[in-house]
Amino acid sequence: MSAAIDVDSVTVNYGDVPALDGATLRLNKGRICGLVGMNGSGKSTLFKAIMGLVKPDAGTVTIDGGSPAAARRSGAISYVPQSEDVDWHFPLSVHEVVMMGRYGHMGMTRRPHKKDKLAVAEALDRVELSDFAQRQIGQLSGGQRKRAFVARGIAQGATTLLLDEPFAGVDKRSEATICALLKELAADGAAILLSTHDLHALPELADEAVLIMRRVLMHGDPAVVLQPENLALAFGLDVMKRNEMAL
Ligand SMILES: Nc1ncnc2c1ncn2[C@@H]1O[C@H](COP(=O)(O)OP(=O)(O)OP(=O)(O)O)[C@@H](O)[C@H]1O
Repeated sequence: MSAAIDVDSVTVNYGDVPALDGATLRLNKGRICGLVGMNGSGKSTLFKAIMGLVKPDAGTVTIDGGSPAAARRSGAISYVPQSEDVDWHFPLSVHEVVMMGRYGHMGMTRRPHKKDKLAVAEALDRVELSDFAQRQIGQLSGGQRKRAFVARGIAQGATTLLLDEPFAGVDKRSEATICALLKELAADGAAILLSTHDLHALPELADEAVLIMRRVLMHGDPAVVLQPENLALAFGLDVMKRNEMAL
């Protein structure tokens, strides 16, 4: 069976800045995997390579055995970007953002049919944003914005979900809502890859954890991967000591 995500020896350079250097990662359906690494370690670049938004200088990415572009076209993959990467002033309502997940199902006219409206309503309900459907997307709180993008992926019917720091600037209640939802989606067979700096939340949420520093240093059980001596590999000694005290 093809892995949901198969990243094989991927190298990405931005000019002369190396962002990924031979990164390799496989993730199967039904699994939640947490991506952990310091600022600039290549996490966002890995997401963009998996989405096919940056082209690797070397190596390959396959989604369900096909290309990222094919997965985007079929709606099989969805991406919740870092908040900084979104123009929150864009004049779109929450409903319209979630409806964007249905575009692949609508054909050229992009006219929503009953089933598209139903899918959007159901997705908004699942992320508890039904009451905010008509609000401009920028007028949501940080946690609500993340949930709106998760709803877009749900409406789309995505089976691979990428989330870049879904818990950044999010309160505990929104975090709990998002975690519960991700677990439900994984139980339904979705493969979920998320990056986070919240190492405390990860063992409870994720089935697997990955340490990244331009390449994958370690991949496995979060209880093992997040051991202080392993974090030291990815973050350096000082951070390891801080985490040792906090964990
Ligand atoms: N568009 C770009 N042009 C040039 N360099 C870039 C670009 N995007 C990222 N980089 C560089 O590539 C490296 C990896 O960046 P990336 O954003 O993937 O890291 P990250 O792990 O997501 O970081 P953070 O935790 O801060 O979000 C960094 O050195 C970064 O400065």
